[in-house]
Amino acid sequence: MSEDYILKVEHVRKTFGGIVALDDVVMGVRRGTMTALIGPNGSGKTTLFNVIAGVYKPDRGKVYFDGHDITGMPPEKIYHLGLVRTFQIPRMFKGMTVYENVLTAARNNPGESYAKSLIRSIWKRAELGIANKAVDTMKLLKILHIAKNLSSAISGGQMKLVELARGLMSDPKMLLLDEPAAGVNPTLAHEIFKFLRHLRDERGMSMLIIEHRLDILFDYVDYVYVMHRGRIVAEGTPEEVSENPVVVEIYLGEA
Ligand SMILES: Nc1ncnc2c1ncn2[C@@H]1O[C@H](COP(=O)(O)OP(=O)(O)OP(=O)(O)O)[C@@H](O)[C@H]1O
Repeated sequence: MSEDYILKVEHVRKTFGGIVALDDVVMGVRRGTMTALIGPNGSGKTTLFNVIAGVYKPDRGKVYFDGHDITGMPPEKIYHLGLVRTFQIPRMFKGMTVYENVLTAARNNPGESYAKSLIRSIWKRAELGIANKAVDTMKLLKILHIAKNLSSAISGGQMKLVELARGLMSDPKMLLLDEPAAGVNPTLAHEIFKFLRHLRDERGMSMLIIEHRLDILFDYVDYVYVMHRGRIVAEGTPEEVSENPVVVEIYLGEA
């Protein structure tokens, strides 16, 4: 594997009964880039995220992250290697404040029980100075003013920012972002993408981003993979992909 790539997916196949969700998928993410994964509904994007994050074992093929073969590795191990995923619908403890939610994310084990994470996170981690880090992260994402609000009482856009803050608390090397701009207004969507660009430029963070809002996405990403019916059918810069007749055909077919 080339050192240039932090993530490599090689000839991955994943089926569910008779459905071929991923068919010989080959793709990669170069270090320090924002790379997009687009495609119509049902094309296989979420399944590919699940294979990369260790939720599904592929029937065939390999996944490499930062020099490790992570094929079939449990999600918490992949997380600890520095590959962190955020979800389209943010996952957080509804009965806790924004601050507590960000605090509990630090080096959190995705397989950890609710009670265990509460005890370990709120008491021990606050002592270890992680509280400062949570505050800095909330400042960076401009959500410090809602730190004391219950996470159930904030807007959908704010939830997206809290989800991102939680993702950053473990100092990941790479983020898998599932529709970071879904359901938020265009101004905030641009702010979220500007923030992601800042992470790339200032921290060298690598990202793979699923996003349906191509008008916004294409202003920010370096490279794009297009999926259709479980296969990568096109790739290139946003300009190349938008002019690719195969891609135009796929999206027109969806219209
Ligand atoms: N757990 C599952 N069991 C059976 N079929 C599944 C499962 N997960 C995904 N599929 C099927 O695999 C195919 C790819 O689905 P996937 O959710 O990966 O697409 P997607 O590109 O993420 O779609 P969307 O943009 O709507 O989220 C679809 O035909 C879907 O019905």
